[in-house]
Amino acid sequence: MSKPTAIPTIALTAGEPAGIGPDLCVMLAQHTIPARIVVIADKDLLKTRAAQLNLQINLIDFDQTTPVTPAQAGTLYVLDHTLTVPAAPGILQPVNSNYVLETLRSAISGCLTGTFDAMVTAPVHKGVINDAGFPFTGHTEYLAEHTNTPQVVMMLVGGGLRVALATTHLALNEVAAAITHDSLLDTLRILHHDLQNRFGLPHPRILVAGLNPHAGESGHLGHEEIDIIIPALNQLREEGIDVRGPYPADTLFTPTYLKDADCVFAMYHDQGLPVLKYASFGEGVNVTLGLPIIRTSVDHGTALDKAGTGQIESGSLLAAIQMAITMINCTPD
Ligand SMILES: NC(=O)c1ccc[n+]([C@@H]2O[C@H](COP(=O)([O-])OP(=O)(O)OC[C@H]3O[C@@H](n4cnc5c(N)ncnc54)[C@H](O)[C@@H]3O)[C@@H](O)[C@H]2O)c1
Ligand SMILES: N[C@H](C(=O)O)[C@H](O)COP(=O)(O)O
Repeated sequence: MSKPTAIPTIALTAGEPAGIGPDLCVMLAQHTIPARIVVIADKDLLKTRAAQLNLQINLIDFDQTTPVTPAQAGTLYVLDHTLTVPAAPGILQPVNSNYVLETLRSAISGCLTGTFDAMVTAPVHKGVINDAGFPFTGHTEYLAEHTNTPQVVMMLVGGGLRVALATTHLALNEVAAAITHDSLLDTLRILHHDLQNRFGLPHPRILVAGLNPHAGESGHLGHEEIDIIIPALNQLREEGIDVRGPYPADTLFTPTYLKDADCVFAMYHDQGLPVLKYASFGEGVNVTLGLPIIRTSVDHGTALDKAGTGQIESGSLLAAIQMAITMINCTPD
């Protein structure tokens, strides 16, 4: 179901200040977007990065009491948060990690209170946040924690594919133990619900990958399919959810299977995402499902080697913003 909408207001967090997030934000200002984009970042950082990239930019302090109008090309609304120390492209500084997390909390809070209709995130650097002493595995888990959401699902969209994951940022040696009957019920119910309610698919068809090579080869190459995945899928089918499989992951991403599906559900990060990124890196979108708010993100990281150079692509950010707008319009009131 889609609804006619006023101009949405979308928070855009600029991410790691030494990475390409600030560059992407000022590059975005060169486009006219059918939404009011509010960049949450250090205003001086944006000015400095725009100057480094030789881009003209007019930064307007965000005031939620003013009428909603999209920013004109060349302008950006900004919700200013101050860096701890000035940032230089490519140089990670752990002392700025609290600033990065503050920008996320500001966006989350604005979404929860209705100031923002959605949030879009530019990339953060997980390592430096941990180096600063903040346990952090990703936006996905941080958003779950800070919205009190017990279970979320990471889904990436690109190259004609949707790939959702049973587990998120988890060390490989912890994956098998994390895939339980209940976790599969929870994640697949969220996926089904959000494909219906955030993407407007009335009858989502979900292809499920096995965990083991050749989906366990009838128990000769692992037992998780027989013991856990098949019983969970049977229960979900009884609930009316169209889950198919488990299929061997190596042949699942072929036209034979994909032509009749809306989404692939992979068991872990590097089972599903390399395929999608091969098909669409730099144009894809990362979405967090199951949250009480709408959140999309780029499909790439901080690209420290390219910050401040002007040698970057902004297609994934544009796609993430477009997808957030589509999701706002698809979500029932
Ligand atoms: N949404 C996010 O916050 C997000 C997503 C992925 C990775 N990360 C984090 O980013 C950090 C760096 O990760 P990585 O090195 O594995 O991946 P990366 O995406 O930063 O870089 C991989 C390669 O792609 C290039 N690249 C990335 N984005 C580009 C763009 N927009 N235009 C042109 N070239 C681009 C980089 O220069 C590099 O050569 C890690 O801490 C990782 O966890 C964050
Ligand atoms: N897993 C994501 C990817 O490969 O693109 C990335 O690490 C970002 O994840 P978060 O959105 O949780 O930060």
